[in-house]
Amino acid sequence: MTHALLEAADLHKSFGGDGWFTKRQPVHAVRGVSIAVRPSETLGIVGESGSGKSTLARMLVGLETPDSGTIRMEGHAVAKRRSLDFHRQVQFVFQDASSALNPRKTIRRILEDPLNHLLGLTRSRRRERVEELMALVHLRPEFLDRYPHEFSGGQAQRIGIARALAAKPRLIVLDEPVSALDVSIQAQILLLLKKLQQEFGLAYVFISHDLAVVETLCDRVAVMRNGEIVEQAPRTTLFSQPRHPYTKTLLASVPGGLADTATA
Ligand SMILES: Nc1ncnc2c1ncn2[C@@H]1O[C@H](COP(=O)(O)OP(=O)(O)OP(=O)(O)O)[C@@H](O)[C@H]1O
Repeated sequence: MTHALLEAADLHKSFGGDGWFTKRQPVHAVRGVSIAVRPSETLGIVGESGSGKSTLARMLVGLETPDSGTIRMEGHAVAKRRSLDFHRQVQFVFQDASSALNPRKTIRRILEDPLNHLLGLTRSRRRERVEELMALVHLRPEFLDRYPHEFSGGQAQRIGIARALAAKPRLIVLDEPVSALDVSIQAQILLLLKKLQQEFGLAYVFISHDLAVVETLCDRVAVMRNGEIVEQAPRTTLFSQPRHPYTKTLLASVPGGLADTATA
């Protein structure tokens, strides 16, 4: 039997509700979510702000601990405290690349860090790898000795992607990776992600509130609302024959219809 690369079953996560003086109600950010990502595919998670997408993404990579539910990697249960091997295989790309990069480190050090921690390569091989990574995301090697604040949003996101690629992962979870960028830059980053996926057989979990972006990149799409997945289907099915009323509302609310941004 072939297992999914990463599989989550019945994940729950609440926040708050533990105020000492105030009787705060807990926020049920994620309620009984199950998803599976296969090797080399892109699973889109779409939904409005506050629907629980980021919380789900953060649980998948181990930045947040589920209250209950299980996560499996190739059929093996993943421990609460993720192993180094898990972190090598599953990487995360943040929405706000500029603030996700350590401002006190040069790009070279930012890209070398995952190599130091995970692979134990020789110094010369690390140098080579860092230059390879810059080439993969189409940035000039001269940029390696600069600091994050010297880059535009799009360039910073390329560096975030390079950092995620450093340790040769199999899956990258991307949390709204293009939402902070201008549309033309978005298209370039989406094309880059597609190219990298083809080259390395990467799987992606792609979180977005933007249906046009999801349609461009994803093979399957899960629609989240109020912490739950209300519908999950192959992209073409979801966009041509949405079943859930909420999916229909989301599709109807896209201004000007769905443009294929990556081919624009
Ligand atoms: N660390 C936290 N502490 C308290 N509440 C949180 C925390 N993280 C998320 N929440 C709450 O959980 C719910 C889901 O948030 P989440 O960020 O996962 O949604 P989202 O769909 O990613 O939204 P957005 O696109 O705005 O980030 C929201 O009500 C949010 O306020």
